[in-house]
Amino acid sequence: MRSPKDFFRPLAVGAPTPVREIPFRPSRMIHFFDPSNEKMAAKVPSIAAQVDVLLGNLEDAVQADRKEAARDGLVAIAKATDFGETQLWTRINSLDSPWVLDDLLTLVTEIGHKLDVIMVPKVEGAEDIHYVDRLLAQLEAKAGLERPILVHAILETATGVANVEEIAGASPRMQGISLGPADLAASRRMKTTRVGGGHPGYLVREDPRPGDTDAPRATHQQDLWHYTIARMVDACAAHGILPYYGPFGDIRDTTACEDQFRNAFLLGCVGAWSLHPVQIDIAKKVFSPAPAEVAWARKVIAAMGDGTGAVMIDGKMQDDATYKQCQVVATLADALAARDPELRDAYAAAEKE
Ligand SMILES: CC(=O)SCCNC(=O)CCNC(=O)[C@H](O)C(C)(C)COP(=O)(O)OP(=O)(O)OC[C@H]1O[C@@H](n2cnc3c(N)ncnc32)[C@H](O)[C@@H]1OP(=O)(O)O
Ligand SMILES: CC(=O)C(=O)O
Ligand SMILES: [Mg+2]
Repeated sequence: MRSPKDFFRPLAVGAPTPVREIPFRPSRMIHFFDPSNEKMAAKVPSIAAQVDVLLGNLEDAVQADRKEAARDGLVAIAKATDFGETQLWTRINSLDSPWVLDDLLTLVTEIGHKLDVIMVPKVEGAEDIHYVDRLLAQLEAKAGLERPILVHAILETATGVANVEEIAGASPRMQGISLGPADLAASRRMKTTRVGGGHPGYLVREDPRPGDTDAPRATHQQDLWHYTIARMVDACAAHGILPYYGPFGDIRDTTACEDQFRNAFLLGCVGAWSLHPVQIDIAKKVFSPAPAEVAWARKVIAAMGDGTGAVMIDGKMQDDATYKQCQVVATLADALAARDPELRDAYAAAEKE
């Protein structure tokens, strides 16, 4: 193992210096598109203006015989498009695939200056990140890049979940982690065929009523993903990187999608994936704190002065800890308002009420 003193040293001669902190950039939705799909590719310029992150997907959901077309398509789109403040990410093929080496070689040398983050699927441990880390440093040096490309891991194998803390801290490049509920379900041999969301069979049932054991008993669906998301959030927070919910596959069930996204938001995630245009506004709504919450947070911060002591506001106790909770909400709101004028106006209006 390298000395901790070397953690922030470039891994190749001429590679850019690693970042010391992961900058917070709004990433409420990571919008997936297949660069080999002409219809989707044609929508990129208009979708780029609506999303925080646009991701050219090269891995699963791209047919094996379209892998090269997807890679070439992404290069062409990146070269031809001005993304403004919208981040450009890619999901490369898995590290055990025949395509990943060419993905990295081509993308970093051709469009590395435009790529913000590379998403690595099926990460199982720190060694996977170390492999990508060194390779990226070599390629960045070759391409003469001035800023390092960050790395995002998908948590989608049982081994990956077991090693999530070491994955989160494996490199200064680690930007964040997303939950991959489909591959993870398969890896764990969970008996669900859904991409995220609940399952009617995963429930708790109320106790029998005394004296009327035949009376119907209410059941409540439980969250299959609570444990993993919470664990991922802790690992990310402990290492100063960002956690994300991944995909919700039932595109037509916009209500359940919103619920799944909101559970993740409340647990600490900063965003989720949008697989279809209909999911973009759901993510925008859910991962932007509600104006009333923001107004409340600002009220508490203003009333708390230096943030110490205990006061009562509207019947609720506030102290040093609630001050920090409110700062989380207010800081996020500031960052989002700086990108989203509509949100900025909604926050300003709520504060005046
Ligand atoms: C488990 C995982 O790994 S999840 C991540 C991998 N999966 C993905 O990336 C899936 C990405 N999304 C998709 O492939 C598609 O949205 C599908 C297959 C789910 C549905 O596609 P369609 O059946 O074409 O949906 P639909 O007919 O509602 O599409 C409406 C329009 O939106 C376009 N569209 C659909 N999804 C997207 C997208 N992600 N980005 C841009 N445009 C899109 C369609 O091309 C279509 O365009 P048109 O009006 O010009 O014909
Ligand atoms: C997100 C992803 O890749 C999965 O759920 O498998
Ligand atoms: Mg997957």
